[in-house]
Amino acid sequence: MGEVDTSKKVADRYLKREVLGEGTYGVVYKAIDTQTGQTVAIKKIRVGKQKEGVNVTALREIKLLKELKDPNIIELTDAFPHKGNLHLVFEFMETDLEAVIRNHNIVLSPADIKSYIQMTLKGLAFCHKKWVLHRDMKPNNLLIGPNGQLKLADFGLARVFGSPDRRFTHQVFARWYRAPELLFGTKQYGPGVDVWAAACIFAELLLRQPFLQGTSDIDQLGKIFAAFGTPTPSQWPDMVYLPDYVEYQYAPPSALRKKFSMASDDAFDLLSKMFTYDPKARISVQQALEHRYFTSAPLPTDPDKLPRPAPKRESVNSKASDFNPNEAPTVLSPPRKSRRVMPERGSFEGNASQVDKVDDHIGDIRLAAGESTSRNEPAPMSVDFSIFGAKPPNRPTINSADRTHLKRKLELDFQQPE
Ligand SMILES: Nc1ncnc2c1ncn2[C@@H]1O[C@H](COP(=O)(O)OP(=O)(O)OP(=O)(O)O)[C@@H](O)[C@H]1O
Repeated sequence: MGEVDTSKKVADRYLKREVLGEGTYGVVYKAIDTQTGQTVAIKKIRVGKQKEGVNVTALREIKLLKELKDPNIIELTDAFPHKGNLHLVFEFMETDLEAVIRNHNIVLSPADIKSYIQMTLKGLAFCHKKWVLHRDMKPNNLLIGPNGQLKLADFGLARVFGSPDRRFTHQVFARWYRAPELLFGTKQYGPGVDVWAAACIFAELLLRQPFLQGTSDIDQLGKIFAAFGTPTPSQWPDMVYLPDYVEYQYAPPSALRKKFSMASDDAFDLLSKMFTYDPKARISVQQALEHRYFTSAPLPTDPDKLPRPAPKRESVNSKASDFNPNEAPTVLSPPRKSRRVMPERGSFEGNASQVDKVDDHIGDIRLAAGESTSRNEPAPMSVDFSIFGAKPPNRPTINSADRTHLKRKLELDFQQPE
């Protein structure tokens, strides 16, 4: 009884306005917080319809996410269940980095790019210090506020609500930012997955278009290998033990320095270190922030001086509306481990419509151990990240009978005054 009243009271705090868009976890509304007069964004997450019921860990972790407060993280100001859905309330942001990158009326100077990537890394560093991974970094998850401040959105949601369902259209784009260890099915991922994604975003800021546009997970790896060269066992010793590992035909690294000719030597050096294959050897976010790129001229632009587009049009989810069903991913699935994939030279040059090149014959492929690799090969680093949260998320579920209890618990948790 009291439970229902409380729920209504909490929900009545917010006056819903228009739909801003729909993402992986549900619909996002613009709303007014009647207590503060502030505009907020409310993400309505469909927990009621999930077959397995509400995730117990989710509710606990949502509470933890509320504690994540940093200038480069979107603040989760409130969370409450309402009509079988979980509502997450966030500070409202005007635009996002994808809109900045795609707007070709906007010129991004090297100092602007440095500022945007530095804010991205600062937000990541804060969360990694708290042992929270993002796992779904992409430019449209990097929101931009009225004073130019970039803030990471959706932090921890992948862990709380499980891996996004890639059948949804908008997930087609998320693949482009996935680290090779995730594409090979690792269960033991760490903060390196966010570093790889940040590197893809860094590359995209430089190129003004997505760097590695795979049309399927296999094609994504093909694009990565075509760009950086197929990894040798000496570059990434654990690769062959990954669950979905398949042997790819050896491809030498492409002329990446030429592709990134607009980047300074420092920018290119940092980018290369963030794109290290072996997650254990990949530069950490903290180390990236300490890279000389950030202290060498030009210094990062002040956020309030950064070029950015006009606030977003309302009720438009550009990703979903841009989606072309003809470009839906085609996954070719020959038997695991008995397939070999041939990275296509030049296919990483931004052509998303290439189909996979899969060859079922194992034969003349050699990944020569110790074979000398590229001049662009990043210098291996000796830090062992395996101590850093490398355990897979533990997501026990409950049945619907327990849901009422959890709903009540969540209400109590989030009713505490700030
Ligand atoms: N805090 C916010 N302020 C303003 N708009 C927001 C906010 N959070 C999300 N949005 C907008 O709501 C829409 C849906 O966002 P959401 O994060 O759910 O999905 P997405 O980013 O489009 O895709 P995905 O779920 O795959 O990341 C987007 O247009 C996004 O820009």
